[in-house]
Amino acid sequence: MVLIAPSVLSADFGNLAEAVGEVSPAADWLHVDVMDGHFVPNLTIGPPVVASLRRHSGLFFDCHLMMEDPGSYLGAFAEAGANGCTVHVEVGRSAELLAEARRLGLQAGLALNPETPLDTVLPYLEACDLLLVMTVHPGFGGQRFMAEVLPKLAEARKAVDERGLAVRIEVDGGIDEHTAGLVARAGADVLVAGSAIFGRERPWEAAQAIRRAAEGALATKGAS
Ligand SMILES: O=C(CO)[C@@H](O)[C@H](O)COP(=O)(O)O
Ligand SMILES: [Fe+2]
Repeated sequence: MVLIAPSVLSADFGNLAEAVGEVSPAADWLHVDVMDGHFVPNLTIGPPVVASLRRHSGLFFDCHLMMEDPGSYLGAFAEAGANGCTVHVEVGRSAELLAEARRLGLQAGLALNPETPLDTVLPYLEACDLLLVMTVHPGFGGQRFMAEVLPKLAEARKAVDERGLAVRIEVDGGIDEHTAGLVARAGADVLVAGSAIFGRERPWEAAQAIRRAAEGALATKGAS
């Protein structure tokens, strides 16, 4: 089953609760992009906004921490109502950070950038609930999907299945109704989309179109 996770990065920050409410019937998770201005050259939101949104939404909050020092904030995100927190393998201390996330009752995610080899995350697969394979360079919404990441995504799926793990594989960046089928076929089961949902006139329908494209591609894969 494919999960759709609209990314609030492309939503109207001045009208966040309403934007989230509008897309909710078509969303499985809500993806919350946290950027610290150091790990990526952009600044977004932190625990206070997550806490505010929590009062308006019962969705699973999937927080993507693009931060150099996520360890100092995991507790604050848990307290604010996050359900899952994903840290980047590039910042190091992955074992410690994943264990701390789980200790706080969070689903623990590990992300890797497009140029980061899969080998860097393989030692931590058992310690993860989610592996986030970035399909753009992190920092901004609305970028072009990097198809060159597809072989790494397929390798990640193989590694998870070979070890018999229940780790979800999430993709993030440039996902729309055209690329959804490609990533679903390569093994992704959580699809994040920002601009292709909140940038559209009817976000709810856009999310459904992405879901249909992914499920359609999987059905054809099964038949072939
Ligand atoms: O983490 C990020 C960007 O760093 C994402 O979650 C973006 O929000 C995806 O935006 P689109 O590529 O779907 O517009
Ligand atoms: Fe993200």
